[in-house]
Order: sequence, then C-alpha cells, then structure tokens
Amino acid sequence: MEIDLNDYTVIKEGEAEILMHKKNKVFFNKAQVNNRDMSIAVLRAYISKRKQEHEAMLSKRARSSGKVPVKKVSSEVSKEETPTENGEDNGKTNGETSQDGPKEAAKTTYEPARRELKPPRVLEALSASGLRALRYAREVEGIGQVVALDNDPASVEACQRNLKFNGLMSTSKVESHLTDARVHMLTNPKEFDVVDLDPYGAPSIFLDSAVQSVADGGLLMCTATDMAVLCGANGEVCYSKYGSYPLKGKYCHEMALRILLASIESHANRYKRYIVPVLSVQMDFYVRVFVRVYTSASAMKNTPLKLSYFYQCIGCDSFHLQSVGRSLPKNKSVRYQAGVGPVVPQDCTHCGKKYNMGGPIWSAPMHDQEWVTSILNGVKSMKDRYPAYDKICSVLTTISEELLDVPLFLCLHSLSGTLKCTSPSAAMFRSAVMNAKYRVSGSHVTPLGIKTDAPMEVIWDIMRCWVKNHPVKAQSPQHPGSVILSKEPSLQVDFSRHVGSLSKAQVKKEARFLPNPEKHWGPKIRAGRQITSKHVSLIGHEAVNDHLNGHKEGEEKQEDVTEDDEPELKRQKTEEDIASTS
Ligand SMILES: C[S@@+](CC[C@H](N)C(=O)[O-])C[C@H]1O[C@@H](n2cnc3c(N)ncnc32)[C@H](O)[C@@H]1O
Ligand SMILES: [Zn+2]
Repeated sequence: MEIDLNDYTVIKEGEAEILMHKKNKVFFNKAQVNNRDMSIAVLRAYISKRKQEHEAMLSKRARSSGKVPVKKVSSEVSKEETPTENGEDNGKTNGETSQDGPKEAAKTTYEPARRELKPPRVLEALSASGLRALRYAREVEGIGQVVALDNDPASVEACQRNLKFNGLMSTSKVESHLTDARVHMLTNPKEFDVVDLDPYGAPSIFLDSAVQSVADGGLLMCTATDMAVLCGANGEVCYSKYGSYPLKGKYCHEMALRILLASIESHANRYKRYIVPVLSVQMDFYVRVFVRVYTSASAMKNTPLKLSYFYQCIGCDSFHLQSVGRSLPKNKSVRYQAGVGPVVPQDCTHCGKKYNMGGPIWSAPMHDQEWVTSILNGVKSMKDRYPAYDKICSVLTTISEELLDVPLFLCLHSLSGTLKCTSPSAAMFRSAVMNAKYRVSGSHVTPLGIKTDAPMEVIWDIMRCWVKNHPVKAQSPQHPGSVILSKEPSLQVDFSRHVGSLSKAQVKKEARFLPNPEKHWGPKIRAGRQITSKHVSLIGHEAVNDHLNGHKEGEEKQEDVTEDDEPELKRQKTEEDIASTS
C-alpha cells in the first residue's frame, strides 16, 4: 500500500528516520534518545570486545594443540562479510564462549577448521515503531541481522512502514514480526547474541524467556521504568515481580538497579546460567542494565556470594549488608554455605531503633571498569554520532569514577537531617573519610550520593566531630540524632582538604550531572491509551490540557495511571514513625 506522506511527520534520530502518524498511534518517546544512544555505545563496545575474545580464543586453542591456525587479523573480517559455516554451534559462537563461561572456554579442544565469527544477531524484542532496531542496523558497524518483534499490529505495521522508508539497507538488515516476544525467545534458545528488552514498566514477564534466548557470552540489555515499584512504593508488588524486597531510602535508584540484576540472575540460574554485568545505569525515569549471559553449572554456585540482604535502620538510615551465602576452602576445592547472620543486633548500635530488612539485591559490582572505560572512550571518539552525547558522556564519566565494590551509598543531607545539623560540604566530608584512610566516590544516580567503604561507626564519628564545631539545638533524648550525639567520637577526625576529595572529572570540570533538556522529560503513556487528567504527573499539565481540549467534553474516561508514574519517594520520617517501632 502506498504511503501518503501528508499523514505523517518525519522524526529523525541518529541515522534513522521514522514516520509518525499525525494521530500518533505508535509509541515514540523523545526522552528515550538517551537510552538508545547508550545502548548503541554498549553495542559498539560489545562488538569490539567479542572480536578480541574470539581472536584470543583461537590463539589459545592453536597454542594448546601446537598448531598455528591461518592468521587473519580482525580488521580482515569486514562488517559485510558473510561468515562461513562454523560447525556445530551453527553461528552462535561468541568470542571466548564455550558453554562454561569465560574461564572454561580455554579448555575446549582445538578444532582444525577455523571458526569464523559471524556478525552478532540482535533481537529487539519489544520494538514499537522500530526506531531502535533501525538505529542499531544503520549505525552499529559490524552488526548482523536485527529481528524486531511486537505483539501490537499497529506497531508492527508502523515498523514495517519505517523499514521501507529507510531504504534497502534497512529492509535487508531488519526483519519485523507480529508475535509475542516471549514465545519467540522461548522457541529460539541461545539464538541471539544480543537481546534488548525495552518494555513499558516492568520487564519481569520477559526475563525468563530472554535469559534463555541469549547466546553464551551474549549481551542482554534490559530497561525497567516501574521505578515506583522498584524504589519501594509497593514493596510487596516488587517482591512478586522481582523476588526482592525494596526499602525506601536515598539510594533507592541504585537499589532498583541491584534488584533488577538479582532478578535476572535468578532467572538465569534456572537454566544453569549466570550473568556478568558490564554497565548498569539509572537515567531519567528508568533503570537499564547491560549484562552478559554465560552457562556454567559450577560458576552458578557463586551466585549466593553475589547477593545480599540489607538492613536499614528506621531511626538513622544506617545500613548494613548481609551476604546470602559464603564459600570456604575445602582441600583443593570450595565448599558453599549459607551466610552467617544476623550482621546487626536487634537494635541499631548507633541510635537504638529497629531495622527493616530488604533484598536480596545484587551486591557484586554492577559495572565492569574495563567496559565502562572502553564505552566512554568510544563515545568520545564518535561525538557526532550520538545525538545525546552530552548526557551519556556525563553519565558514563560519573560511573567511571564509582567505587565498584561498594553497594549503595550515603547521602550527606540525610546524615545531617538525622542530627538536625547543617551539612558539611561534600569536599569536606570526603576529605574526612579519606584522611581516616577509607575510600570514597560519588554515585551516578545522584549528585548527593557518597559511596565509601568506611563503616557506619566512622561516618557517625565524622558527623559527631562536625557537630562539635557546628552545634545543634537540643532534641528529645529519644530522638535518633540525640542518641548518636550522646556518644563521644572515638576517632580524631581530620577535616583538612584531602587532595583526592574532588573526583578527576570534578577537577577537570567535566560535566557529571546534566539537567533535563526540556519540561516533562519522562515516561509516556502506553500507545493507544486514553489521556486523562490523571496523567498530569506523567506528561505534564500542558500536554494533558492540549489533549483534553482537542476532545469533546465528557469524552474523558477515568483510567489508572501506569506504574511508570514515580511518586514522591522521600522517606517522610515522623516522630510517630520512629516511636511506633522502638
Ligand atoms: C516501550 S515500547 C518499545 C519502545 C522501543 N523499544 C523504542 O526504543 O522505541 C514497548 C513495546 O512492547 C510491545 N509489547 C508489549 N508486550 C509485548 C509482548 N508480549 N510481545 C511483543 N511485544 C510486546 C508494546 O506493544 C510496545 O510497542
Ligand atoms: Zn540507627
């Protein structure tokens, strides 16, 4: 059928153009350019890493068999080259990937026939207009076939129209199908080198099939926009969707990332698989994780060591992590056991109040430093190719400075709020921590976050010493702040400026946090849904008014706001709140 271009607006993002029907039936959210750009940056890094790993595997096999394979350097494998038949894995080979993950790969016996590395096959499982699939196909050098799915006929029709509109290269590289992504992923196990999940709200119903569809060593990219749920507004809903209990706190966005990672790992474990996170990002109104998936029944035993419950004091917000499992040496091997606990007493040692317990969350690193550096360098070297360059560069810069082995973070304002004192400057507080010989970094999720390996006792000593020079008004003796301040500090705190109190990016005055480029930069309503006054918090007054004014009176229908609508998550701690559990 011919397209009447007058019915459409052309939207260009990166090197893709899509036709948006003036009645706007299919999902397009401009704010997701950050998400798409970040994913392209990770895909580029993945392709180059995969090539390196493949070459390393070939040389290792050659060395171990004493045979030297015909040398062919990576640059000779052109992006358009049709790979040769590669034996029993039918094109599913990834760089280092034997079934048993990165380390075990080297043990695989050498096969004389050279295995070509096929370009990675990508599944965009929830593709809507196809914009993302198109961008991957057009912009990512060395990419293979992109399969774009959607179970909504209008979206698939739009996607196919957009493929045609972008020309032959797009129609040959991207295929679009009307189907339930879960069925497609289940019926195509280990078929895709990259699986992208970008749903409305929670990805939970797609995780089980997605972890099975990724090839060994492949990449799963997954968005979750149900931040209210992940951040603790409905703990029980989060538990039912992700198998983890969230607690409200200043670190809730990082906790959201760690809940999502733990949930993906749990799904992977069901199939003797496990994940290795390369990058985990909280941006705008969602979280997005990039993880590699491997198969190994033995490596999987380490999962409980990568998960923790966490205790959060209801009085002073001090938090403590408790590992789900532990490992002990046993002769020449390892024995696995349940974690030892509880790591905290019944009442908080700092303020005397009770703890809430959340989790389990992913407590191992959620980024791989080498990947982050290579993604960031890649982005910087191709500035013009990223419409959201400033944003993704600033986020990656901040992530590159995060302490990897410190889950969650403190918030200076919250510490000062508990003591009801003025807050020391971040540089001063960081200096005090570093002068006490602990490490400290920021967090990409908030400019107020402070990651440190200093124990809570040290943190409260720093604050006690600060208050000695910045006295506070007396509070009731039961108030958590009064209890904390009633103890003398055991540490002599040195607030003198430490040379490392500013991060490298701060010293170089590189952007680390950027404001939103425009008003209502956030989630959009599900395609086809009626917009009502209830959607103000999602898309803003103007957009709602514009929409409602364009409709006849009385046409407005009441409808639930989606979970994407993030409520005020600040912990409103009242005296009663504290008293009720003490
Ligand atoms: C948020 S949109 C995707 C946006 C797209 N990834 C982008 O970057 O432009 C989510 C899409 O998932 C589709 N969807 C929801 N459930 C699905 C399922 N079970 N199988 C396939 N598609 C599904 C919806 O129709 C919708 O088009
Ligand atoms: Zn406490």
